[in-house]
Amino acid sequence: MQLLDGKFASEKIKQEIAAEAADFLAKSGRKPHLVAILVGNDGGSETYVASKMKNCEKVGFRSSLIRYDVDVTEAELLQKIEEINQDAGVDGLIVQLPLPKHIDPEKVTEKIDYRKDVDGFHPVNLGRMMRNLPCFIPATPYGILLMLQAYQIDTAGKHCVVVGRSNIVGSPMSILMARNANPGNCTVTLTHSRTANLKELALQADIIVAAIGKKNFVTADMVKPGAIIIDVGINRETSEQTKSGYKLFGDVDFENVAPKSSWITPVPGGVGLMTIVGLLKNTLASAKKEIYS
Ligand SMILES: NC(=O)C1=CN([C@@H]2O[C@H](COP(=O)(O)OP(=O)(O)OC[C@H]3O[C@@H](n4cnc5c(N)ncnc54)[C@H](OP(=O)(O)O)[C@@H]3O)[C@@H](O)[C@H]2O)C=CC1
Ligand SMILES: Nc1nc(=O)c2c([nH]1)NC[C@@H]1CN(c3ccc(C(=O)N[C@@H](CCC(=O)O)C(=O)O)cc3)C=[N+]21
Repeated sequence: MQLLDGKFASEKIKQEIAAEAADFLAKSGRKPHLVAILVGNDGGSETYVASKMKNCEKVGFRSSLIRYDVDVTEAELLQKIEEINQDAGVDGLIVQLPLPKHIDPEKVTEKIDYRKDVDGFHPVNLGRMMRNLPCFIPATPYGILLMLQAYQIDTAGKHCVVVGRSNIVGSPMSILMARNANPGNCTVTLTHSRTANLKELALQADIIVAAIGKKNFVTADMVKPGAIIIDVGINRETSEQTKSGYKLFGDVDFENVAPKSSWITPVPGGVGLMTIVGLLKNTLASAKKEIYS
């Protein structure tokens, strides 16, 4: 078993991003600028957004956080998005999910100018991704690709089983792994809660991407010896042993699966850190107008 170390891979890529951001500043007189909108004060969202902002500063980006109370109206939020769309000083805009029930996430996602959609959730970006055209790739799947690249893992011809079909992780991941690209060129099976024979399919996988949101969902009896395990899950449990008051668990029974695997991502310290790198890379590409001019 070898660890796919998100700390190592993300720090290395962030150094490259910082150098490019400095170059961008020297040439344009400004820093790449990411704006995040956070509605309410969900514990997890607070942590992730804070980490995104902190990492922006680290690599020499400007970051702005716009906060709303949980009872903000949909109209007010859409109006703010429109304002940011028009602001030439903003390169990337993300609205942290999940949103309160009275706000339609589809409306919000489609309102964001696709040229600033560094989360890669807008239909234009998803459509372009399907067609293997330049686009913003959703940050978590992008981070996973960057992790595979950092460790020079050859995915061509492998059978990749993705567990979970969410719009932000499982579905885009399945498309990316099947694309004619590197990493990619996999034969992909996308599974979900209605999949009849999940264990049998998982046992055939050379690569498993677990994005379910259930602690210990992927157990050792579901894993072929030598498989590559990508654990996306972030399951938070309160804990008295940690300073933060909580402990994170992935979707994989790490202790028992790790010895059977060839490569495995830890939680924390794996995909989560790479997600932030994916977001930073998209923001830099937006500032440099590498995808849309
Ligand atoms: N590390 C990171 O950067 C990120 C981590 N996450 C974490 O990843 C996990 C997944 O998040 P997200 O993708 O948003 O997931 P969602 O909660 O939106 O979706 C979960 C998926 O898992 C499937 N599922 C649920 N139960 C089962 C089951 N018993 N068997 C098979 N499939 C099942 C669901 O199937 P169905 O569609 O049929 O309901 C659904 O497709 C969460 O823990 C989340 O916190 C998320 C984003 C980023
Ligand atoms: N519009 C939007 N874009 C997102 O990208 C988005 C979102 N909404 N909603 C929620 C998910 C979740 N997500 C994570 C980001 C970083 C870590 C991360 O940094 N994790 C660290 C530890 C974090 C901690 O200690 O709590 C790690 O795994 O090592 C995790 C999860 C982005 N998401």
